[in-house]
Amino acid sequence: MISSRPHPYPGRFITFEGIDGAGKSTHIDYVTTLLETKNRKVIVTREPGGTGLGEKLRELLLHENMHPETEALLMFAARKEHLEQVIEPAIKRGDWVISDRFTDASFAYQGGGRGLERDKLRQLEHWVHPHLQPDMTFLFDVSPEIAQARLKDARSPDKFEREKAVFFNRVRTEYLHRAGEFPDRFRIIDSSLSIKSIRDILKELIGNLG
Ligand SMILES: Nc1ncnc2c1ncn2[C@@H]1O[C@H](COP(=O)(O)OP(=O)(O)OP(=O)(O)O)[C@@H](O)[C@H]1O
Ligand SMILES: Cc1cn([C@H]2C[C@H](O)[C@@H](COP(=O)(O)O)O2)c(=O)[nH]c1=O
Repeated sequence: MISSRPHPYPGRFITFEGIDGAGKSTHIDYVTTLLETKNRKVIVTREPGGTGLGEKLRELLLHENMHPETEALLMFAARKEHLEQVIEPAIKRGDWVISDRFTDASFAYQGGGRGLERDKLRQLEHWVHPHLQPDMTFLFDVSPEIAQARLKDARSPDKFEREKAVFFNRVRTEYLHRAGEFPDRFRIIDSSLSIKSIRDILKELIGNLG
C-alpha cells in the first residue's frame, strides 16, 4: 500500500511524463526558470540516469535489447540510486527536484508498452520507494503521430524511439490509466497545443504549488 502523503520532506518533487517527443524537455527548462525567479533552489534530473551509475545503466537500457523484466529491474535499480543520492537529499534540504520521468514511466513503458503485469511493477515500486511519491506529475499527452513527427530528424533514435505507433499508443493508454488512479497528483497537459499555450497552463499550475 502506497502512503497517501507524497513524502515527509520540506522540498517539492515534480515529475514530467509523456511518450517520447511529447515535449517534456522543452517545458522543463521553462518551469525551472519560473521557479528560480521565485527564488526556489531547483535540481533538474532525469530517469533513467541522474547519478553516475544511473547514467551507465541508461546507456544499456536505451541501446541494448533485453528481457522486459530485466528492463524493469534495471530501471528500478537506477531509480534506487537516484532516490538515495539525489532526490531524497535534495527534498530533505528543502530544494525543489524536477525529474524528467520517474516510476510512472515504468508502468507506462514496461507495463503498457512491453506488457509486464502491473502487480509486478507495484511490488518494485513498494520495494524501492514505499513512502515517497511526486508532489505533482505533469503528463504531456499527445498522439504518437504528432510526437514522432516532432522527433523526426531531431537526433538518431534510441531503442524506445524506434518503436512503432502501436507501442506508443499502449504507453499513452497506461499513462492515462495511471493518471486516473492518482488524480490528485497528475495534471494532464494537452501537448498538441502551442508551446506558448502550454507555458500559460504550467505557470498557473506551478503557482498553485506554493
Ligand atoms: N507544443 C509543442 N508544439 C510544437 N513543437 C513542440 C512542442 N513541444 C515540443 N516541441 C518540439 O518537439 C521536439 C521534441 O520535444 P522535447 O525534446 O521537449 O520532447 P521530450 O518529451 O522531452 O522527448 P524525449 O522523451 O524523447 O526526450 C522538439 O523539437 C521541440 O521543440
Ligand atoms: C524512467 C523510464 C524511462 N523509460 C524510457 C522512456 C524513454 O524512451 C527513455 C528515456 O529517454 P528520454 O529521452 O530521457 O525520455 O527511457 C522506460 O522505459 N521506463 C522507465 O522507467
